[in-house]
Amino acid sequence: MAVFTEVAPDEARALLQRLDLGELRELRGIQGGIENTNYFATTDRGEYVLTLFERLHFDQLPYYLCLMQHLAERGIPVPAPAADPAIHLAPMGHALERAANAPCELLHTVQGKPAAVVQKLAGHSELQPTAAHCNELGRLLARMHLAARDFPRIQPNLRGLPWWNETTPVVLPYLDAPQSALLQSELAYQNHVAESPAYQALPRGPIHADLFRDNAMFSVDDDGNPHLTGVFDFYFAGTDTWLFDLAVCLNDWAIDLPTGTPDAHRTAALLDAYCAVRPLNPAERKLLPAMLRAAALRFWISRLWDFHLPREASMLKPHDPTHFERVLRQRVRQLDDPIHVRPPLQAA
Ligand SMILES: Nc1ncnc2c1ncn2[C@@H]1O[C@H](COP(=O)(O)OP(=O)(O)O)[C@@H](O)[C@H]1O
Ligand SMILES: N[C@@H](CCOP(=O)(O)O)C(=O)O
Repeated sequence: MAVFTEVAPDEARALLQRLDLGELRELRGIQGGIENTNYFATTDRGEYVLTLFERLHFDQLPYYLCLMQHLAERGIPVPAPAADPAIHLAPMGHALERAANAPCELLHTVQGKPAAVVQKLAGHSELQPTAAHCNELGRLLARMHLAARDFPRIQPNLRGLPWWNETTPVVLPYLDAPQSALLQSELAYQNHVAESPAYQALPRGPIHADLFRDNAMFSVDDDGNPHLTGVFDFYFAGTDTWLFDLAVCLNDWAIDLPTGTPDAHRTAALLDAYCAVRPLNPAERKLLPAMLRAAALRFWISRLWDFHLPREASMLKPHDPTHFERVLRQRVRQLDDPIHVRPPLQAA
């Protein structure tokens, strides 16, 4: 379960009233998730998600919450965080005052921990996506990248290369010889790629960085077609390359989970949909195989870390690290035979 910190109904009620979200009717701990404490809160006005952040600090959170607000204001279907009307900030026009680590009316305190209340999205996660789901996701991902271009805050991807370099020595003692060799050689390769001028010139901006199939919701229209109702869980977001974000998605949405093998049909659907909104430039097309490796490495390391060094209070079943070891091995093999990246379609 993912309730690390119990929240009493009275405390949730007081917060929801302060945020002008109505009178609490029901508060229910959410079972899913591995990072934070999450509750569904139903009021007489609507349905919300109350999150208490268990790892992130107060000063890191304005980036995520303001990014969600920024995207929601631009019509991207993400849960809008609720603001505290008692906190008065400079008007939006005062960009400098809203930039960097300015105070955030979207960030609250519950049980001494940073907390947020966001809209509950309609729909359900699709854990066995088809090409039609990948098509929806690819289009939304590209729209999201473009919509975040003028987001003024900057915060690095906290699970980026420096974290991989820091965490690899911590997990290495738990690996056998072939795993250690793979992890170390891949890390060396990614450090090498990161130094290349081609990598440094890649377009970048705010990215979600963890947009797995369990972080998106779908409904089904009258003709049976899936419709993406929104994406959530922005708490690994950061400023990084758009290509890395695309690679994270391809490594989850377009992978056969039992074997870790890429699915050509879903890969093409996601890539074509992304490129129809934002075509990849030549450097991105060249570096996609390397970023697919980077994205597999990132989640192999984080899953190893969660698996071998679990948090004390956690009652969670950590994700299987060997899955991303398999994905990485497949992606390394593919570098000699890069996946076919279709020519960009006309921008929509
Ligand atoms: N805005 C939202 N709308 C609907 N459901 C949500 C929303 N946020 C979280 N959830 C539900 O809560 C679960 C756990 O959320 P998640 O953000 O993945 O937790 P964690 O950050 O702990 O990994 C999700 O799988 C989803 O079912
Ligand atoms: N998507 C990551 C885990 C991150 O957890 P989430 O529940 O916040 O998405 C993985 O699969 O390793």
